Amino acid sequence: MKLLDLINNLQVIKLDNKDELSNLEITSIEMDSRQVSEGSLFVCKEGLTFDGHQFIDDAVEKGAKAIVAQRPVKTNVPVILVPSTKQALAQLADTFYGQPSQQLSMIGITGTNGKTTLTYLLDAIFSKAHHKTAVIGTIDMKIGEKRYPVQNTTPDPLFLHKHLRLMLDEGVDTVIMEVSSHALKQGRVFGIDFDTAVYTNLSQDHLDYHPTMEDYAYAKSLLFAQLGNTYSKAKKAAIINSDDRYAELMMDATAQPIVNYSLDGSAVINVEDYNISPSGLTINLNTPDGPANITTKLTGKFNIYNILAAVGTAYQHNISLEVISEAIKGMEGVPGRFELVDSKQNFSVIVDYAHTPDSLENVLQTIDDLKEHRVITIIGCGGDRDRTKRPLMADAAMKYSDHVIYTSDNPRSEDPSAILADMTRHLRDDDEVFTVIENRREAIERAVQIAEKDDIILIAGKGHETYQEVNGERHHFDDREVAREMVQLRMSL
Ligand SMILES: CC(=O)N[C@H]1[C@@H](OP(=O)(O)OP(=O)(O)OC[C@H]2O[C@@H](n3ccc(=O)[nH]c3=O)[C@H](O)[C@@H]2O)O[C@H](CO)[C@@H](O)[C@@H]1O[C@H](C)C(=O)N[C@@H](C)C(=O)N[C@H](CCC(=O)O)C(=O)O
Ligand SMILES: Nc1ncnc2c1ncn2[C@@H]1O[C@H](COP(=O)(O)OP(=O)(O)OP(=O)(O)O)[C@@H](O)[C@H]1O
Ligand SMILES: N[C@H](CCC[C@H](N)C(=O)O)C(=O)O
Ligand SMILES: [Mg+2]
Repeated sequence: MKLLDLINNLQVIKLDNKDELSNLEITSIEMDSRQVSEGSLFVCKEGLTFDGHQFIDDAVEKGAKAIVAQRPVKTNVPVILVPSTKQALAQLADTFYGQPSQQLSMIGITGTNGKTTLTYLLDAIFSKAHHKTAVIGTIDMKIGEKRYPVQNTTPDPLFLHKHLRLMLDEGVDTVIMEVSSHALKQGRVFGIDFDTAVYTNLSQDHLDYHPTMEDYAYAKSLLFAQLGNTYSKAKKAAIINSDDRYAELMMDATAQPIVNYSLDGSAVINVEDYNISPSGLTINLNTPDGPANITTKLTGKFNIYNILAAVGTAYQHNISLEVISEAIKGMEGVPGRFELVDSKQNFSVIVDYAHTPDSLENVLQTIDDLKEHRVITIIGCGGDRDRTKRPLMADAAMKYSDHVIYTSDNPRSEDPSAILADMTRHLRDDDEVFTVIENRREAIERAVQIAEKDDIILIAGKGHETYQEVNGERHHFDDREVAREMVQLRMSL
């Protein structure tokens, strides 16, 4: 694309050597000098670890033909000086890839917990309604039936707009994506024309990144503010959990129609009654399209909220209650979310992704309602993440478990024993209710060794993850594999 066409709508402060630019052809936009190739436009992004401006020489050496910067820089290629490269990056990406989000039905989901689960529910429903879907989230990116790895739950603008264009070209009509608070604060979803924004809940997480819960909540509210003020023909809406304490903040942030959902009161989508069992849920709910009876293999009261959010979103997209019910009924579980490891042993092993105080409380409350004997919980906390949640997670585990084994999750650059100390230093262990085993594999082995008939072992925090991240390296580790190996070993003895 001609550079002058690409930057036509960009607000620039200064444009050096404009005449040299007239015939410049841009082959790609990059924000990482290591990805630059001949003909790239390099955008200097100020990050949390590095400042992109320091890599201009590297970028030019690799073939960058022009630079977008937000402060004056010296280099021998044209420099486009803008007030904010964070905003310019998204606008340039949107232009370069032909504004794909405006030709797609875009559904964005935000909240502390439930986003990934909800993407699976919505993917099942929209696929059943004969939409060609794409999903972007924590586990991976799915385009039609193909799956691709992603580095972030919500990727950067270049990755997003590039892949939205690819999805459009592959006939996708509906994109379902998780939108993290990091992404909202960093402007990763700028330029994406969302049709529907969904709010699950807010509880403590990421306070290593957000200075306060208010900052965290404000970041989430940006998704609703970014739905825009115009009542376009595209019929936008905000799907909001009325029972959550931050619901009002999200509702106040948007000009768009609100489809709220609730277990406890009047809402557009509300519940008559429900039943929770080990094998799943049945929910009788009301919608403007009439009543519906929903059954699902998902279990736990928290999943009722995920179902209501899915029903509200599908209703907003004119999908019939019959298709919604059928799709949810037929949906298998979500990888690493309340996933059973069953090798015909006489006790249960559940692997779950709960890694926040609220999600751990939710999943243990569900287990508490289902249990027939003891509960043994294995839990750790991620390194380079919110340290203040560590004792809270330890307490949640103690509150519902007969025995807890504290272990490592992804230590990352932290000392695993220091993380475990953060979790357990305030605990008293008079009745030997907990042990600390730093090695996760040994922790799972111990739990399987001590399990008695009808016990439930919960292995929490990593869910679908197939790695353990230590000092920047990801070593293969899959809770489900290790649990299965240990159970089969015990059964062979
Ligand atoms: C802390 C954080 O959020 N960092 C994110 C951020 O990186 P950054 O801008 O701080 O990058 P940086 O390393 O400081 O580099 C600054 C700039 O210099 C450039 N650079 C850097 C090095 C070089 O040699 N050359 C070069 O040009 C970089 O490309 C970048 O443009 O922007 C990047 C691009 O969008 C993200 O990939 C990166 O996510 C890191 C990997 C990360 O781990 N983030 C986690 C905390 C995160 O975002 N999690 C959320 C939610 C998780 C959940 O709850 O589900 C997520 O959405 O994944
Ligand atoms: N609606 C909910 N409310 C509270 N906890 C939930 C809810 N849905 C799922 N959980 C719990 O939170 C864990 C994570 O669920 P899920 O992966 O769907 O959330 P997420 O928002 O995508 O999380 P992340 O932001 O880490 O990607 C689940 O394993 C379960 O324990
Ligand atoms: N097992 C992971 C879960 C959190 C992953 C994601 N939510 C993030 O914060 O990057 C950890 O605690 O390290
Ligand atoms: Mg997720």
